[in-house]
Amino acid sequence: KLQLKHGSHRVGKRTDAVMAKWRGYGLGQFIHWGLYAIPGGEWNGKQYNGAAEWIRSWNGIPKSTYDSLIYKFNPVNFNAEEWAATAKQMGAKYVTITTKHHDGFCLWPSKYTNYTVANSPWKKDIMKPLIDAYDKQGIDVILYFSVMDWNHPGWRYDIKTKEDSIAFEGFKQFTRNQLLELLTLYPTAKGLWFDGTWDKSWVKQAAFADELETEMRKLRPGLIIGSRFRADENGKRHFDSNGVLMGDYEQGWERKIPNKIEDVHGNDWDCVMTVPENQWGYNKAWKGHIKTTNELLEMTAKCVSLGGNFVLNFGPQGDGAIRKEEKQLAAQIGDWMKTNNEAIYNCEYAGLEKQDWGYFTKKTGSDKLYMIVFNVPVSGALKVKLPANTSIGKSYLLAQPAQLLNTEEISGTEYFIHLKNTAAGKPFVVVLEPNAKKGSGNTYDKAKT
Ligand SMILES: COc1ccc([C@H]2[C@H](O)[C@H](O)[C@H](C)N2C)cc1
Repeated sequence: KLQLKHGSHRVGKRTDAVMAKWRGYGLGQFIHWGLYAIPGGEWNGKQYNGAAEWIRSWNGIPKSTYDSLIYKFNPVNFNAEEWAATAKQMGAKYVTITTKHHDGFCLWPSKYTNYTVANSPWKKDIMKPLIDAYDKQGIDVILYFSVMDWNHPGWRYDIKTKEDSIAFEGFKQFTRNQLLELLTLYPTAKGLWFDGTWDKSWVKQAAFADELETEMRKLRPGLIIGSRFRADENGKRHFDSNGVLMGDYEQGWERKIPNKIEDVHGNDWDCVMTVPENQWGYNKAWKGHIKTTNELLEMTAKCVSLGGNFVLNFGPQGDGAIRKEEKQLAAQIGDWMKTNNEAIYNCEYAGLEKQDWGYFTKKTGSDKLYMIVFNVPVSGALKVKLPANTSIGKSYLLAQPAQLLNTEEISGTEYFIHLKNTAAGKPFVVVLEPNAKKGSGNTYDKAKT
């Protein structure tokens, strides 16, 4: 093990109540909103092929022209309560909201830059009404913050000259000021979701970032910060030079989901996901593969079955309204969650062998198991492999608890649960209440091979 001064300061999961609540969220909402929502992936009738929130980096637009979008920011249809109600309807337990994306435009009236809502036609703070509206719905708020800031004169991609170094010192103070400002202005925020921290300039600031993280945690005890904020003194990111996770949870699952429990290395984690293939900010063209409700429900189930949370991204329009396709998804996901959220909220990895029909989750603090079924076998028989000395107490559809399902022991640890109806047409949940077996061995001794 290497002696590290600025590596991870904790091995293993956090054990406090704030993180335990985060661990049980199951489903979250991401909001990407800012000036990029005004062009919406298009400029002078030409479509930008990249992610809409990166349109400033396109050589199809002069940077100063993009930056002048601040004078067009007047979201007359912005309604914080509607956004929070959409998240509530979907069944999200937390929301991550962009306070400042890479373009540097601040959705709060920061006193450390003029490039904020205060100097737009809208004039008013966007963050406060949003945080209040989500708090009122009982949805915890995490603040997204991009360290990389294309608007700030002190930003550098690397520190090569004395001038770079002087400029970046000013940028570091600006970044610290803005983060302390956000934590002070919005004390109910539960965490910070960092982005834009991969460039050498920031990676070289291991000591500064480590001290800043400590300062933020002192200012806001319980604050949740992911693995993407800071690098260790060897430039190692997400995992330090000893392979220990930085921060409180793994943030690397961006538009990808782990396949097996070994992939998560015993850490907390969440997956952030776009509805189109790769659009976070609003893109007028709702093009390419748009994930269906069933796909998104399966991603949610898969994340929870592997001990993580699934965070679905919404990209509100430049006028502040949420596009109808996203509202529809929220309503359809919410419909399913209304009946089945017991298998998602406060659930964890069940430790059972994955079966083809779908995903196991286990209620935290209980032995109750949930089987989230996406692929009904033609036999109608769901195979289950339980730990030794465990049998099935009873099993039933979460939606019809009174109707017990027939279970059949195949061998000491394997069972079939027989469905009465194999034409569900949409994902459903089977509840499995295990029993500790009374010391009996296997019904059929293992074949002597
Ligand atoms: C370098 O490639 C990148 C870098 C950052 C991103 C940003 C997206 O704009 C969005 O904010 C996502 C969460 N983040 C990783 C996407 C691609």
